[in-house]
Order: sequence, then structure tokens, then C-alpha cells
Amino acid sequence: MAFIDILPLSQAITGVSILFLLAYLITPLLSWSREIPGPLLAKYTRLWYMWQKYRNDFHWTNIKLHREKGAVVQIMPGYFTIDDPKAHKIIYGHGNAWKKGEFYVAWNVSSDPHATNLFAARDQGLHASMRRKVASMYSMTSLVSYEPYVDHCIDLLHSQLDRAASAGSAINLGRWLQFFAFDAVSIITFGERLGFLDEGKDVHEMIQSLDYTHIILTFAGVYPWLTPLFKAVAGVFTGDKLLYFQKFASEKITMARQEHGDLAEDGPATTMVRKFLDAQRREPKKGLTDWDVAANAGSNIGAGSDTTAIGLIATVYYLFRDPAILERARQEMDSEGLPDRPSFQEAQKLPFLQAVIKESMRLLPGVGLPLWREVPKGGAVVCGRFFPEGTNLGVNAWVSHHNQQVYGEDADLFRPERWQEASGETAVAMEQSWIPFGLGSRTCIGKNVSLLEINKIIPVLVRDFDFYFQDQHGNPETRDYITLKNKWFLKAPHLYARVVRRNLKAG
Ligand code: HEM
Repeated sequence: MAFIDILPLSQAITGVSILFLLAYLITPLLSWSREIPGPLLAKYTRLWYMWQKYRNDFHWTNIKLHREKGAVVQIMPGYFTIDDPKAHKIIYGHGNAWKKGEFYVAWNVSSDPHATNLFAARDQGLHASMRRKVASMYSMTSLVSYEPYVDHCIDLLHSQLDRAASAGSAINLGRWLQFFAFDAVSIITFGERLGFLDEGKDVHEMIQSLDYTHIILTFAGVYPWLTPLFKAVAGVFTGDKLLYFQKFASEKITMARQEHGDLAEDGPATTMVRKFLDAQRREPKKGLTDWDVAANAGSNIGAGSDTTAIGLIATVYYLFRDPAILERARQEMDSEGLPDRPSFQEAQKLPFLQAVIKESMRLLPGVGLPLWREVPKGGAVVCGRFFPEGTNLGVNAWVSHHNQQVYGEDADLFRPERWQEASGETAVAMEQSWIPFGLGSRTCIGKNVSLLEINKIIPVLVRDFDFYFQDQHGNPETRDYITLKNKWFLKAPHLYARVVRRNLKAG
């Protein structure tokens, strides 16, 4: 009797399950987005995108999808990437109503739910007021006071490269450039290096901790409601390594506050933290809170080190692997007669060098995932399609930079001359599509800081060293690319090179 009672129940459960499954399978096929191309699995689940992130190569997949399927591609339910420069203004235009997508929720690193940061803030009004408070510290005028810090780091890297040249052994040049980028942004921010350039290693495993942070937050960005779980699990595995740099920042700020006498009472403040503290004291109306200071200083390390490292690595790689390009850069520098440690301004006057930097950052932009924005109330038409409110659209710099309609059939090739040859509408389209620093009101606030570092060190490396790239086994590098891992920021685990010193002054 009991068996007879259970049987219909189990049948009912099976029937309902089948109905749910059918509804699940059919819904995307009936949805408004059914005609938008993309991997089939991506129409059903976010796991497809999660898998791409796990593979670390979504930048290439994203380019391939757009080349094969057109300007709009679906990569998760409700998420679409766009490859059309005309759409940039609609999605990212200044003053528009498109806020950052839910992906950014995970990047609120503070345990205080009310404390956000410039990068993660989704409310546009809040973001604008936060950005106004600190914009001047990242301006071109402020950069002048940061130049000596960069020179100091150049000196240190230079002596390490001299040492490597004398030893004659290959080094992981990519790693040293990363050390340079971390130490440079740290000394600009706090007046103190992290010590990577002295020790030649990841002191306190800060780089590793940042790697963990990026892996966890990009995964959490796919499932924002699971963020607390992701962070808890990560905490168990990484202990206090996670967000170590945020703790480092807090310590240094506390020290700077205590060194009150050393704060620039009359003269201009030099490090960024001192500029923040100065603004707190001198312009209380600005409303710069202690959290603003900590969040911005921490973000400088978090957002400004690996990204600048990739810019440097890309530029060094493309310059030194092609003797003709290198020679042209050297001739330009020789004819300008640059001083031992060139200023940002002097480097900016070298048109070929500028084209090389621009082209390197085009081919290897530092951020490798789409910058998600949420379609505002009422929906929007993009690329001739209507997208309902709440869906997410995003442009990936890698896709934009490899667009063959904009950059030509040879878009995948390194050809700095393209920037000097382009004119008229082509030049405008190329500029609009060049987005390594993002775009619109959320453009990278540290753009000038990183360009300062890149522009100052590259001429020194070009003038004083030759680098011969090798694989990990010491054979000459024959591949036409650098291995990169896409963890939101691109990371180059290795770029080995033998270092040879040039232009040794006599006596
Ligand atoms: C080559 C180096 C760099 C690259 C490629 C880069 C890239 C980017 C991109 C693409 C964005 C926009 C992200 C979005 O829309 O979601 C961004 C924002 C940001 N970057 Fe950078 N960045 C670099 C260097 C720096 C440096 C040196 C700093 C700090 C000193 C910095 C701090 C920030 C901050 C705070 C934001 C958020 C800005 C806002 O939303 O108002 N970045 N960066």
C-alpha cells in the first residue's frame, strides 16, 4: 500500500523536474536575445565565462568570437560584449546613466559595507564626488614632484641589470620590470619602496597576494551574490596574505600622520599620501576622509603596479625583439641628446618612441576582461539592437585594439608607424578605439602616473642595454608572443633575457 502511495509522488517529482528542465532549456531559445550569437552554453549559464577565466585566455577567445560572429556576442545570460567603436560613447559617455555592472560589487575590499573605493563605486554621484576629492593628486601638475622617485627606482634597476650583464646569465626581465613598477608606484605614493628592487624578490609575497586577490575577485565578479563565500574560502587558503598591500598602505599612512613635523607645512607636498594628508588639513571643505586616503593609497598599489608592469613588458618586448625598430628608437634618442635620466616631458617629445609605447599598449593592454556597464532605465539601442534595462554590456580593450576595420588587416602585427601614418577619420577611429586605460568618466585616474614611469625608464633601457630573449631553457626565443595569463590584469609569468651593457663610458 505504502509503495503505491509513493509511486505517484515520485512520478510527479520526475514530471515536474522534466518540466523545469524543458523550461530551462527552452527559455533562452524564446528570449529576446535568442538571435545574438555566442557559445550555446553561455546562453544558459555563467559557468562558461567562469571556465574562460579559469583558462586565463579569455582575451583571445573574445577576439575570436567577435571576428567570427560580429559586433555583439553573448557570453553569459544577460551579458554581451561589444566590438564597435561607435558604441563606446553610448556605453561609456561622460554624464550618461550607465553605471558599472554588478561585476564590481566584489571589488569593495573593505569589510565596512558603506566604504567603497573609486574603482568599485557603482553610484555615479558618489563616484564623481570621490574622484573630485583626489583628481589633482594624479594630475600632470602633480607628476613633477614624483619624477625624482621614479629616477631613484631607475637607478636601482639599472644597477641590478648591470650586475646581470656582468654575470652574463639570463634573468627573468619581466619579473624585474614588475619589481620596478611595484617599487615605483609605492615610493610615489608613500615615499617608501616595497624593497623588491633591492632584494630581487617578492618581499612579503605581496605580488602573490595581489594575484590571489585578482583571481578571487574576478571569479566573485561573475557571481556577485557569492562574494562573501569566495572571500571566506580564500581567507582560509591564503591567511593574512590576502590584501597584504592594503595593510601595508594603512601602516604607512599612520606613519606619515605621526611624522607631523615632516609634513610639508609650507612647501609643496611631494608623495601622494602627503598630498592627501595636506589636502585634509588645508582644505577641510574637500571632505577627504581617512578612508578616502587609505582606499586611494591602497588602490595605487593594487591597480597601478601589475598594469604598469605589463605596459613596460610589452614595450620592452616589442622594441628589443626587432633590431630595426630598436635602431630607429636609438637614432631618435641620439639625435635629441637626452640627459642621463630623461624627464617625462623630454621623452614625450620623441614621436617614434611615443608610437612604440602606444602600439605596445595596443597589442598588449593591461586589462583583459570586458568593462561591464549596466543598461539604464528604459533600455538602450546599441549596434542596432535593443537591450533591456539591467542587462550588461562591455567592451574588452583586447577586442577593441584588434579590430581590423579600425586598425587594418594587419591589426595583429606590431607596426608603430601606423600611428604616424594615420590621418583623418582613420586616425580618429584609431584613437577612439585605443582604450588601455578604459574610457569615459571611469577612465584610469593613474594613467599619467603609469605613463610617467614608462616614458622615463624606456629611453634609459634602450640607450644602455641590449636584451636577448630566451626561453626557460636558455635557447633563443623563437615564439612571436609572450605568454600571458589573464586574471583581469594580464600577467607575464616569464620573459627571460640575457642582458648586455652598451655605451659604457670610458674611464
Ligand atoms: C598601464 C597602466 C594602467 C592600466 C592599463 C590601467 C587600466 C585601467 C582601466 C582599464 C581602468 C578602468 C576600469 C573600469 O572601467 O572598470 C582603470 C581604472 C583605475 N585605475 Fe588604472 N591602469 C593603469 C595604471 C594605474 C595606476 C598607475 C594607478 C594608480 C596610481 C591606477 C589606478 C586606477 C584607479 C583608482 C581606477 C578607478 C578609476 C575610477 O573609476 O575613477 N591605474 N585603470
